[in-house]
Amino acid sequence: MANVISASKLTLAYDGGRKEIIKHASFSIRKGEFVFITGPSGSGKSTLLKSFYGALKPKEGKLTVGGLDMGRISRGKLQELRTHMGIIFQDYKLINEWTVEKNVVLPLIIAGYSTEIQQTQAKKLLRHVKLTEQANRYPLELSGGEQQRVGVARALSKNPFLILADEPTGNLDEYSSNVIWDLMENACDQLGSTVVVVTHRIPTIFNIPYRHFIIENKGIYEVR
Ligand SMILES: Nc1ncnc2c1ncn2[C@@H]1O[C@H](COP(=O)(O)OP(=O)(O)OP(=O)(O)O)[C@@H](O)[C@H]1O
Repeated sequence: MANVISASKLTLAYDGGRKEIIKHASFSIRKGEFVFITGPSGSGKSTLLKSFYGALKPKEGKLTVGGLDMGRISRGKLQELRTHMGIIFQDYKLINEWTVEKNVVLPLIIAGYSTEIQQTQAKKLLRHVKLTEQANRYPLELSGGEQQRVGVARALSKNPFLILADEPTGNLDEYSSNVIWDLMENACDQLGSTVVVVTHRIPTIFNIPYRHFIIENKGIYEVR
């Protein structure tokens, strides 16, 4: 099956290249796979994810995402690529002045979908994340777990080919965590999205096959 992400001798660094975080890593992630990335604090998990959505360019080596060379990608192509990704952050990054429903369909608004499609999709997703009742409320009126469920619904709203999540259930209660894991499993299993999740802890109950990479001493190793 085709690779969605492919890295060859990838080196990632900060501070003008002086501070190397990942060194000469080679790996690939195929279409439709679910991948967990773990590793000690400060090992470079978020850094690796950043390179996948183009917020950090490779210092050396080659990284391709969706067939595009992330070292050479133009700003326009990167923007276009990101519209086909669902990115989930630990701190939600919701628009607090917008209702829950409008936050969920933000990617559809950007893509110019009709109001009718937006409303149908919002209804379906809010049902999936169990927030139907909260559709017209604002993010700051919700709990952290509810806000993250809005963040996940938004990330899935345009059926992305690639979902990238950085500690999506970090400090959340068990109920919200379970809703989120269910939804991501479903996106992978039913819709065929490729899902890459950075986490400190892989959930104990996980219902679909997955691969597990660990980052250690600047290297990336597959442990499962
Ligand atoms: N913008 C930046 N400039 C310079 N150094 C950075 C920058 N962002 C992160 N770092 C450093 O890069 C290293 C890896 O950070 P990263 O956030 O990727 O780790 P992590 O594995 O996600 O950690 P955690 O589990 O604690 O979230 C750390 O030493 C961090 O201080």
